[in-house]
Amino acid sequence: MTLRIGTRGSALALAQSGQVATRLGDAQLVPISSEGDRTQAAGTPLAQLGGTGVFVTNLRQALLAGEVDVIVHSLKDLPTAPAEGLEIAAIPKRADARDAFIGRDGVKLADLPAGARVGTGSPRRRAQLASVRPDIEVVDIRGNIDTRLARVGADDPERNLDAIVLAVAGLERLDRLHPVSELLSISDWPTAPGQGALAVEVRAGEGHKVAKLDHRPSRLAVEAERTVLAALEAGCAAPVGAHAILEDGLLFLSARVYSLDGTQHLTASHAAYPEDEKDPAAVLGRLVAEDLLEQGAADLAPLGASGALHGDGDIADGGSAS
Ligand SMILES: NCc1[nH]cc(CCC(=O)O)c1CC(=O)O
Repeated sequence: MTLRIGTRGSALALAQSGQVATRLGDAQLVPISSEGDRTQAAGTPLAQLGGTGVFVTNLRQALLAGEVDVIVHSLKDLPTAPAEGLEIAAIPKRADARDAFIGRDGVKLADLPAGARVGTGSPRRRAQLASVRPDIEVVDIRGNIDTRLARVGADDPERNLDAIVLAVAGLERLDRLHPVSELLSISDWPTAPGQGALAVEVRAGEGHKVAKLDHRPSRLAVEAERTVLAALEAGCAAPVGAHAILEDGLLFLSARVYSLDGTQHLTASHAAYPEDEKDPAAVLGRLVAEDLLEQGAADLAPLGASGALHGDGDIADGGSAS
């Protein structure tokens, strides 16, 4: 039977759900409007859907209502709490988890002049920029990826920025890697938990429909990263970077918490053999989070305070149907 994949109309959403449709084979994309309130249509109270942004909520309601069979998210934009009646049944092989630096005329972060203006809407990226270049100005920006790229070297002096920071994965999916001047290394610049990964969500009990897309090493890694956020009781917009990798059978996880002004940070790293534990990713994630809390992470950063925001605090998709 043809699987119906609900998708938003933005370029990034279409690229992501299109990729999943191709891999599933017999699947068809169904556009879901991001306007208005679908609560009545689906008969599901908003609160039950876990306080997600309106975009995720609309997609989840269409899924619960049986209008579609599958929805696809950027994992890093999803809150760690699961949605009632639904399950994340597959995490496909993750794309590049790094951030990219896009500088005017190819300029790199270290070579920006003092006072240069760099755009991001993410508290994590803001803190990271400030920590390595306290002499630059960080400008809060919103909008989809193309809107942001257009601001680098823009003619209008109000809009003009010297650089922006975006996820490599989103640029790759939209075929926009050409303006990138620098890939920021994960060890110096850990990115949002789950960055680069997609989450394929279905109604509870229907996981078999998409199970073939699941990539266990990616799933273990992002589960470990997301457990750090959950155990810190931090929202997706908290100034927290985390990265895990399964290599030679060993699951390695490192996470860093920044002060908002970027002047301080704490790092914790641990590793475990997944075979040794029942729920290895969660065990490792909690170990790293406890280490960070013991070092004083809760005093360093407003962990819970940013919990109302989603998507790395930085909705690059802009919510537009562009
Ligand atoms: N914050 C918004 C967002 N959500 C997902 C992506 C694309 C990359 C990904 O899937 O992690 C982006 C763009 C960005 O952060 O540059």
